[in-house]
Amino acid sequence: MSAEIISGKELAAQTRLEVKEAAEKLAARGVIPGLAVILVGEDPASSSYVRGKEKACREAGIHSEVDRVSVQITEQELLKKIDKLNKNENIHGILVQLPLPEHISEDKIIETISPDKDVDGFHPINIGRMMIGKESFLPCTPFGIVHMLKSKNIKLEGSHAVIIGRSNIVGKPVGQLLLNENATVTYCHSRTRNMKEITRQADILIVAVGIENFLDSTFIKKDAVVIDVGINRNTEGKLVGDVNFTDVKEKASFLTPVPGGVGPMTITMLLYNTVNSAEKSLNRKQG
Ligand SMILES: NC(=O)C1=CN([C@@H]2O[C@H](COP(=O)(O)OP(=O)(O)OC[C@H]3O[C@@H](n4cnc5c(N)ncnc54)[C@H](OP(=O)(O)O)[C@@H]3O)[C@@H](O)[C@H]2O)C=CC1
Ligand SMILES: Nc1nc(=O)c2c([nH]1)NC[C@@H]1CN(c3ccc(C(=O)N[C@@H](CCC(=O)O)C(=O)O)cc3)C=[N+]21
Ligand SMILES: [Mg+2]
Repeated sequence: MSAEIISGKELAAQTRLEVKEAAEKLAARGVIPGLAVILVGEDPASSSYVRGKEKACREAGIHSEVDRVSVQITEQELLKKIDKLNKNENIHGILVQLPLPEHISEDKIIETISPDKDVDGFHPINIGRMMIGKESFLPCTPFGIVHMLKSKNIKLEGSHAVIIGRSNIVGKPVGQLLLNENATVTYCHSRTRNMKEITRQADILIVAVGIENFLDSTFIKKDAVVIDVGINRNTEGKLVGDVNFTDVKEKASFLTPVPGGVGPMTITMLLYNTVNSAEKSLNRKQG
C-alpha cells in the first residue's frame, strides 16, 4: 500500500475560505486586516515567496503592502521603518522576509517588531509564550504542519515525533508545538550520531534540513508519517523537498509533497495570524 498524500494545497484552499470569512466579518465591523511585508534585496526565491503572500492576501480580503528596499539599507533605517509600522493602526501584521544581509542583525529586527504584530511568531515574547503554553502567535510553518496532521486525524498524543533540523523558524518550534500536543519529541541535527537508529523509531518524522534527497525509505519504519518541509531547487531548476518522494511513498502511511505540501500551509497560517491580530486589536479597542 502506498502512502496517502496530504495535500497542503487543498487544505490551504479550504482554510483560506475560513480566513476570508473572518476577514469579511471584521470588514463589517469597519476593520480591514492589514499585513506589511518588508523585502530587503532582490533574492529571486524571497521575491517569489513575497509575491505568493501578496496574492494570498488579495484573495482573502486582507490589505497587504510590500516595501521593497535596497540591500544597502542600514540597520538603523530598517528599524525606523518597523517603528513606523508598529504605530500604524491600519497594519496588524509585520513580516520582515528572512534571511537579511550580513550587516543587519536579524535578532535586533525581530525584537523591534511589536509582539502584538509579530504574525511570523518569531519574537522572543511569542516564542516564550508558546513554550509555556500561553496564547501567542504561532510560527506559521510549524502551525501549518500541526494543522495538516490534525486534518488527517493523525494521533499526536503519545506518538514519537522525530524532527530533523533545529532552526529557530522551523525545527525548534515544530517540536515545541508537538510537545504541547503531548507527543514525545526527539530532535536530530548535523551533530547527531546514528541518526537512522533514531528516525526509524519515529511515528511522525518531520524533515527540515534543506538538502535534496536527504531522506529515503531506509530512514523510516513502515507506516511512519513523513512531513517534508524542505524547499530546494534541483539541477533542472525544479522545486523539490528533502525527501525522496517516490521511494518513501511506498513505505510511509502519510506523506506531504513538494510543491503543494507545507509551503501553501505556511502562507495560510500567516493569513490566519494576520486576521487574528486584527480581531484582537479591535477587541482591545471595543472590549
Ligand atoms: N515549506 C515552508 O514553508 C518552509 C520551508 N523551509 C525550508 O525548510 C528547509 C529548512 O529550513 P531552515 O530550518 O530555515 O534551515 P536551516 O538551514 O536554518 O536549518 C537546517 C537544519 O538542518 C540541520 N542539518 C543540516 N545538515 C544536516 C545533516 N547532514 N544531518 C542532519 N541535520 C542536518 C542543521 O543542523 P545544525 O543546526 O546542526 O546546523 C539545521 O538545524 C529549507 O529547505 C527551507 O527552504 C523553510 C521555511 C518555511
Ligand atoms: N519572515 C519570514 N517568514 C517566513 O515564513 C519565511 C521567511 N521569512 N523566509 C523564507 C521562508 C520560506 N517560506 C516559504 C513560504 C511559502 C512557500 C510556498 O508556498 N511554497 C510553494 C511553492 C512556491 C513556488 O512555486 O515558489 C509550495 O511549496 O508549494 C515556501 C517557503 C517562508 N519563509
Ligand atoms: Mg536559518
